[in-house]
Amino acid sequence: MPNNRHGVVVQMESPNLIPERDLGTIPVLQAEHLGIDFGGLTAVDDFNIAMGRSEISGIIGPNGAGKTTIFNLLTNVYKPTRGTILLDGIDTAGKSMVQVNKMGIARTFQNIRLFSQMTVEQNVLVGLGNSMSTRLVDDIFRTPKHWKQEREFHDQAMELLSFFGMERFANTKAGNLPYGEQRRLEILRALGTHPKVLLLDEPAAGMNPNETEDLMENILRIRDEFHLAVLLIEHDMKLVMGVCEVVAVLDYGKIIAKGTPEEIQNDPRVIEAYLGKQEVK
Ligand SMILES: Nc1ncnc2c1ncn2[C@@H]1O[C@H](COP(=O)(O)OP(=O)(O)OP(=O)(O)O)[C@@H](O)[C@H]1O
Repeated sequence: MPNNRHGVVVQMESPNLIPERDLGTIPVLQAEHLGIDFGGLTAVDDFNIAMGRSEISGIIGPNGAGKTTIFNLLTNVYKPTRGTILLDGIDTAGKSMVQVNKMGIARTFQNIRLFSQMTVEQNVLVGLGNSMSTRLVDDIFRTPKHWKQEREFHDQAMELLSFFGMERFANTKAGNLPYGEQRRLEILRALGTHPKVLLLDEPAAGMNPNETEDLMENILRIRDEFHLAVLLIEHDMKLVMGVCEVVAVLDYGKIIAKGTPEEIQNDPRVIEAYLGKQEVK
């Protein structure tokens, strides 16, 4: 049985690995035989995943391998040509992006997507708004319930910001934040929707080694404090190998290997297709 620093993982009958602590519960995210064609191009084919609810997994692979397309499929930006996606056991087929978000899947983007003219707090409130139900009548007539809810939203936004020590930026325009803080804000906005699964698309892109080191700690902290699963796409191998329990390697839309970081680093197919002589220690 393979071991890594986060504990023991076990090999299931299926090609998926689920942390031992999550066995006995249904996977929080499961995709089976997922695929999509764009005209004649098969961008993703036969993608399978079964994530435990406190698992951190990674997808790596060369540019154009289909990694972001998988995120677009998992969040219903794209309708799959083939296959199924179950979120906590429920099929997401036919749901809108907002419905899938409410069901428990949230993401960040490769290129940061914030409302740059809005304040930091307002950006977080957008995420919170997705997860809460307010009554239109209360909002229109500014009833006492409306003001109570506003206060609750504000408190929750500030609490979320405190996770990254960002309260002091609450009234700053998001577009004026330093780059690293913008990346953090995007994560907070996603967390505000109370996801069960957080998808991070190249979270370390543009970060220096110190920021990446912080990010690694934060990903573990997010998993532990928000009790969720994290699936990330990343080219920074130090980060991937440092935080992921399971790594899937994608090439030309297909998984060519899946395993623990140790297994992946030593897999000749992966070395040939992607890792080459990259420094990963
Ligand atoms: N909407 C679309 N229409 C047509 N082709 C698309 C579309 N979206 C993605 N593709 C194609 O699917 C393939 C996979 O792209 P994708 O962006 O998922 O790769 P990636 O692995 O995320 O790459 P990178 O590491 O550079 O971000 C590419 O050939 C891309 O051109």
